[in-house]
Amino acid sequence: MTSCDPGALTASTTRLAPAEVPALLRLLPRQDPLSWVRRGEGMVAWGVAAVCRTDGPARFADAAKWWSELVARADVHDEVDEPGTGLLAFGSFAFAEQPGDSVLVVPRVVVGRRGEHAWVTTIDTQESGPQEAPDLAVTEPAAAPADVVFTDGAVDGESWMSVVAEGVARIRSGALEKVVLARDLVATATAPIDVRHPLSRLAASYPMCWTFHVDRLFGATPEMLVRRERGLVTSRVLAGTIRRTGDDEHDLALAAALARSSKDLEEHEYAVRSVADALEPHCSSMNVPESPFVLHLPNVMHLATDVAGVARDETSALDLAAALHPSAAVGGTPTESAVALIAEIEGMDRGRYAGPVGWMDASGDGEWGIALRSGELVGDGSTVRLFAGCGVVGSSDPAAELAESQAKLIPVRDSLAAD
Ligand SMILES: C=C(O[C@H]1C=CC=C(C(=O)O)[C@@H]1O)C(=O)O
Repeated sequence: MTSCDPGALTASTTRLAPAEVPALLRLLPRQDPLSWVRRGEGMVAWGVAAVCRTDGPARFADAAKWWSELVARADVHDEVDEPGTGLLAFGSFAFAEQPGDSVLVVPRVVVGRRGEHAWVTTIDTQESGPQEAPDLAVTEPAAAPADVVFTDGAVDGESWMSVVAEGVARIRSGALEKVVLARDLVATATAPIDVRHPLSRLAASYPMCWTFHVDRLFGATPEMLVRRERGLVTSRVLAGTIRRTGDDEHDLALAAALARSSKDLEEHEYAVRSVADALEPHCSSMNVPESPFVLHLPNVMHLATDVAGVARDETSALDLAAALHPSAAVGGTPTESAVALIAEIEGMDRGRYAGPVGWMDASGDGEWGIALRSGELVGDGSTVRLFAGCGVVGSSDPAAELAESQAKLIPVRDSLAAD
C-alpha cells in the first residue's frame, strides 16, 4: 500500500439551494475531476486532500483500514447529514488480485445533489489549512478529442472468438458453469483527452447509468454492485443481454425474446445467486425477486434483478463490495474456477475494468457500481483502453458474443466522438 499521510483532515459541509446549483458535471475543472452522477443527481469533486493506493488480495481490506483511520482522526462539520455529505472518498478497485492497482481519493471539494438536498463539502489538510469558498460557476465546455483512431487491443476480434470457444469447451467439459470473458479496444487521439468531454456525453446519452470518473477510469455503468444507505442494502444485478436495433417495435419483440431466452436466464441466475449468497450473511432479511425484468438502455437490453436487504450489522459499503466482488456478472460460477480461467485464457490485463467503482462516506454508507462500459486513460492521456465483456455459458456462440461485446463498447466509443 502507498499513501500520503495527510494528518487530521477537516471536512465542512454547507447546504446549498438546489435551484442555484448548476448541472453537476458542468462544475468540474480539468484538473483532478471526480464524478458519480445519475439523472443529474450524485456528486462531482475535484482536488486531492489524500490518496491511498493498494493492490493484491488485501486491496479492499488495506483501503478500508486506511479510510477508518482517516475518519477516526478527522474533524467534521456537516449541516446536511445525508449519505454522501461530510468526509467522502471516491474509489476504484482492480478486478484481479494481480495485476492491477486500486485507489481511494479524498477530494478537496465535493458538490452533491440528492432529492431536495444540495451541498458543498470542503476538505482541508493540516498542511493546506482552510481553503477559500470554492467557485461554483460553470466551466467552459471541454473540447472533443481530436482525430480519434480505434485499433485492436490485446486480442483481436477473431482471436477473441477462439477465447470464447475455449471458455465454452471448458464449461461443456464440466470444469465450471459460467465465465465472463472480456476484450479491449484502443482509442488514440492526437492530444491528451479532456475526460470531461466523454463524461458529459455519457451522462447525456445514458442518464439511467452512473457516470463515473476516478483516477483516469471513466464510464457509464448500468450495474450497481452494492449500495448501503442507512441500514438498507440494495444491488442491481445485470446479466443476459440483447442488442437494440433502433426500431422500437422490433426492440420490444427482442425484449420479450430476452426474457424467455434460456441461455440468458441461465447466465442471469448465476449472477443473482452469487450476489444473494454473498449478501446473505450481512442481511437480517432479503428480497430476491424470482424473475428478472428487462432493463432498456440505448444500445442494449439486459435481464435485471434488484436485490434488497436490511443490514444485520455495521458492515460498510466497501466491505460489502469486497464480499460481493467478483459477482458472476463479471467473474463466473464457481467464482474461483472462473477467475482462474479468465487469467489463463483472456489474454488481457483488466486493470480496474469490472472492479468496484464509487464512493463512501464516514458513516460507512456508499455506492459501489461495477466499472462496466468504461475506458481507462493511459500514458499521456491521448490513449484510452475501452473494455467490454460477455457472460459465457455452455450454449454460447462466439460470433454472437463478439457482436454483443461490440454493442457494449458503443457508449465509450461514441463518447469520444466529435460533437
Ligand atoms: C461484463 C459486462 O457486462 C456484464 C453486465 C451485464 C450483462 C452481461 C452479459 O450479458 O454478459 C455481463 O455479465 C460488460 O459490459 O463488460
